[in-house]
Amino acid sequence: MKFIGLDLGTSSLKAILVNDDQQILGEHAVPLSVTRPDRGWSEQDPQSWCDAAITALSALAANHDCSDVGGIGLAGHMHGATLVGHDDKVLRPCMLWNDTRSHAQAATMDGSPKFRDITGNIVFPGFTAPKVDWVRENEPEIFAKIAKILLPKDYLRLFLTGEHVSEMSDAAGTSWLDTGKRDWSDDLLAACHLTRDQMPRLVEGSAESGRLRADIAAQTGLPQAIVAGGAGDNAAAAIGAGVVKDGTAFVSLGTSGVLFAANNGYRPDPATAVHTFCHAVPDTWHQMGVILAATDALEWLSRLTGQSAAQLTGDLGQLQAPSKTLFLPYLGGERTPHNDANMRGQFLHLDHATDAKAAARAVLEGVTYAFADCQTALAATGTTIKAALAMGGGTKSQYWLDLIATTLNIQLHLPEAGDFGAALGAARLGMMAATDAGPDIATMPPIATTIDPNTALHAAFSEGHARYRTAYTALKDL
Ligand SMILES: Nc1ncnc2c1ncn2[C@@H]1O[C@H](COP(=O)(O)OP(=O)(O)O)[C@@H](O)[C@H]1O
Ligand SMILES: O=C(CO)[C@@H](O)[C@H](O)COP(=O)(O)O
Repeated sequence: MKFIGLDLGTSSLKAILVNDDQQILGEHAVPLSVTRPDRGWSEQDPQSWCDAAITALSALAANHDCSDVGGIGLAGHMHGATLVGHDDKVLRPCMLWNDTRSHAQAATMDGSPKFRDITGNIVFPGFTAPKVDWVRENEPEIFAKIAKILLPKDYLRLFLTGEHVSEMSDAAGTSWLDTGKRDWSDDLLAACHLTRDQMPRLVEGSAESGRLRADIAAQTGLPQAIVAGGAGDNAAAAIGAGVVKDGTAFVSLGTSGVLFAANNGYRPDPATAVHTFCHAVPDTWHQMGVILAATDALEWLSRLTGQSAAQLTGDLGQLQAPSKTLFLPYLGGERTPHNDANMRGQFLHLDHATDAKAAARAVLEGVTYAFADCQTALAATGTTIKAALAMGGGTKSQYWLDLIATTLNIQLHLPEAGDFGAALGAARLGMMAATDAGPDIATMPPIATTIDPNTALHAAFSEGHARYRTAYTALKDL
């Protein structure tokens, strides 16, 4: 039997085909774009996810024997509010995870202790509940028509299977889940003028959620395979990386930056701004520090300079001592550790010699200091990270990997298979749903390289991190 993993990333949708030995037989990626109609807004057209999924699935079926595909797993960027009416039609563009327009609504909800008590998390502006509350206040005619609220990959599931289903890991990022009990909280839904009927049915990520619709199967050339619950992209990446057991960790260099640790128990500590969510397999949870702009900060510089991320980060050579130029990557505010939707990005200490290359180095350093902040926040909850797998598009930069290993003083392991994290995790969940395989198939992938911290430079980067923190404190009120 074969399996497909579909990962709806912010910058692209990726699909992979694996066999039952978990070897990757094929892959196809389709780029996606984000629109920013106003300051702090970030939206995508859900139709573009469906079109991309059809393109990617059809390409896999055209180039490989997919007649024995038995399971499909879905992963996707988290927290997005996809609102559909009674006819399952989308009511407005999806407001994404890095859309911070609902900071006032988030602050009001977070002021009521029950949200942190029940969900184990701060109500961040990018989470689903405050965004829907923004719609209630600003677009009441749309709010009145909401029949179901779906997370991005769950809207894709509706398109592929006809089912309204979500799963625990993504549902934990809505601010409506009782994260310890793994069920919707009627109390929190009522506080948001919503009911359980407007929520999708919940399954575990490794359980069946439906089957590929006959018309989609015919259109793409696939069988009517079982579709697993799947996971939010970070929990899926963890399944792909074998980060399930307590103490294992990964760092993700995608549009967002994530420092993720698996836990065998539910250990909420919202005051640290660490996220505590359900993992994608039963009876497991995880914690993560999330920074809103990781490669997104590089993409911003890329648009400004006309040089691609690869050009900006290429030929930086050996790791050098921290630059004097300091970059604060808060282009759209920040989650961990500040929960600050109003802060914006900063460049400090520019001089005549600051060229695009120097700016790129400062961007990589600034995002790395943001990861160091996440490490400190996780440590405050009692979670110490000594080593982590590294994933996401940013891992193509050796300089960045050296910088992160050195600043955080941890070993980074780079998987052999390349950048398949969340898609591989989704495929593994597809395998668990369609066969009798259990969570133990989520092993660590073979490691291509291990990056050790440069101990001679660690102290200098710790000082750089302290300077970065001082800059935030000094500038936030300006
Ligand atoms: N050589 C490189 N150095 C640093 N970043 C890179 C390089 N190549 C690609 N990237 C970044 O990787 C990003 C894509 O990463 P990915 O993990 O797929 O993101 P997402 O899951 O958020 O869509 C691109 O937006 C780009 O900025
Ligand atoms: O908001 C979060 C996690 O809480 C983000 O990690 C999103 O899930 C987007 O992921 P990428 O597109 O950067 O992978």
